[in-house]
Amino acid sequence: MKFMLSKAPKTKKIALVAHDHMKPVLSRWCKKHHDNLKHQELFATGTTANVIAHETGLKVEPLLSGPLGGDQQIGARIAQQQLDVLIFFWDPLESMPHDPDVKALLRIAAVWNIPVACNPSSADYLLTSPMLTEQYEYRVPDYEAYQQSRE
Ligand SMILES: O=C(CO)COP(=O)(O)O
Repeated sequence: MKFMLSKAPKTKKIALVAHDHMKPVLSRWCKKHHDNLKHQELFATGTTANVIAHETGLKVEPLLSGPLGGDQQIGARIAQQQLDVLIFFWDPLESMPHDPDVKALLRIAAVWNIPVACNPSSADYLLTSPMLTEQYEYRVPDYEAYQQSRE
């Protein structure tokens, strides 16, 4: 696989996702970082978006609910380089009927090399990084070279 450099803008597009038992945790985390998050563009799976918007007043664009395809929508946006950061508080103590979608989302975030935080501590580190508010250059798969190599 060949790679190339891509640039994440100064204002980041951040996806927020939480499984049901983790929604209160994500909501608390969003309140803690409200002043920072209000300057970013926020997206979330359906129920997570409703909870965050209602409990924090932050503007969040809702996608579909996770089990109905929301994780896949977020994955598609990551693959199209339309999202810069993934905050995904998945529940390590519950099994999910849409576990394949959860795995696929984490996999595609790794493929496209975007920062991922899966718990509040790592999300604290990520959101307070100076890189969050700077343009950030990072390595992504070179899709054109990949296509040419398959002709
Ligand atoms: O299930 C989810 C992520 O896998 C989250 O979906 P909701 O935000 O719709 O609950």
